[in-house]
Amino acid sequence: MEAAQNSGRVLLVDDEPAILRTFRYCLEDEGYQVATAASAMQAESVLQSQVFDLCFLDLRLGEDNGLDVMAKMRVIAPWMRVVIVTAHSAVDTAVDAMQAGAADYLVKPCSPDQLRMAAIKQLEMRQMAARLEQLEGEVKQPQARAESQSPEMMAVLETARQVATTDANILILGESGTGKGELARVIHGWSRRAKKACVTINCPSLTAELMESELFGHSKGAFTGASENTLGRVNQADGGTLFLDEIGDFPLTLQPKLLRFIQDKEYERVGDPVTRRADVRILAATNLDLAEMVKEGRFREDLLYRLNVITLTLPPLRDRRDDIMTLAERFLAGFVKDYARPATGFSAEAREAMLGYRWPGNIRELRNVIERASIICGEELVQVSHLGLSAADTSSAPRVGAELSLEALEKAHIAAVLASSPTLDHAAKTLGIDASTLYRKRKQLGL
Ligand SMILES: Nc1ncnc2c1ncn2[C@@H]1O[C@H](COP(=O)(O)OP(=O)(O)OP(=O)(O)O)[C@@H](O)[C@H]1O
Repeated sequence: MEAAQNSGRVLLVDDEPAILRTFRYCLEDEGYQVATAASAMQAESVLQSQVFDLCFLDLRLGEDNGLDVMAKMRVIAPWMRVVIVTAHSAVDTAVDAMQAGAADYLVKPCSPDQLRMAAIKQLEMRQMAARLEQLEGEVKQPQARAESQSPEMMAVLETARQVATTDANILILGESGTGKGELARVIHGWSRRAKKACVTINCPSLTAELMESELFGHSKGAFTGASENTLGRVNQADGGTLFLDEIGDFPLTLQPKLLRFIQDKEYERVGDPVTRRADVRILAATNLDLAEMVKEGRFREDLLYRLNVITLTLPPLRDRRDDIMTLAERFLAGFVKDYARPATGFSAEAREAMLGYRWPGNIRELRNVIERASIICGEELVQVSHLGLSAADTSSAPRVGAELSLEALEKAHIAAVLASSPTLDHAAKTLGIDASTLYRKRKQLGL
């Protein structure tokens, strides 16, 4: 609560200098950052260049109509809470203002305590709204996990833990579905920024124009459909982390602006020349070869160097055999609960099949396979048939270079050639051995 109160940015708008002074002292005493404006024009200009959480607005501002001023404020800074300050004789106007979106009103003359209480209440509401937004994001993305028994993955996690506490930008590489997004959230959770937002932008989903406005915000009228000012994701991530997923798809034309933001922490909203600052740690992920893209002129080299201060490469699931069953069991437990299904484990054959499978879609595929199996399995143990693994990627078709013995590879190859050959002689010819050697090998390998 203490920190919440002290982190508020408050704007005071009043044409009476004495009021501005008293209010200012009172709120600064509480630790708030306070700015003042003596006219509608000044208020507008200060709002264009700074972000505020709360405004105390006097409705009688000389020539200007306070309600018009407030309507403008709602467009320039829709997130800001506005408390109307009014004389006793004009309470009716304050009620109109409340109907037009003001959060509360204070009747002049008001005591320092009344002012303080109003500020505390409104800033709490503003904090709650921001927190809600953050939680909504987290609910959509349940808590990130980072455990592993696989040596290669353990080494990655060890490095991740060490660099998490620094502010270094990190580039996370790995095949699709290996958990790059998951690792980014884990790193944020381990960092000193954990209490602030971790904001994700999915790069391929946006055109250059939309990406710029999504990232940096825009001012009203900057383009068709820009009906009010927006803060942008960079502002939302201020003090926290910005995760740029699939950075390889970040629009080339916008890369200089991202580079400048990373270097100088400065940016401008679309349609607004005011330079703003945000303290954001950048994490990025891709399954593309960015160095190759640089060579082809599709990605800026200077941006790549800024992003990959640290590079973490996630191993594919097929190289994390020790984790397959742990993950599968965790997913199964979650899904059977969600769908109220009976399965509690896997048959021996199902385990063997999962351990032998190549998992081309990695953890994402494993999760999907288990979700489906948990639904269709009507018994206690999930069977191979419930998994529906693609035959081309199962261990009955071992790969050259996979972790397996020469004998196992030889056996699989001979078995496959035998199965596709019309005669034994034909099979022997294909294998480049004579028929008697093939006969001997079949016995020896138990084929
Ligand atoms: N350690 C883990 N524990 C549980 N679930 C995980 C773990 N790692 C990844 N997942 C799940 O696997 C799926 C894919 O993960 P994620 O989206 O992080 O992968 P990715 O490498 O970023 O994929 P892409 O490259 O396609 O964006 C998600 O549903 C995620 O929740």
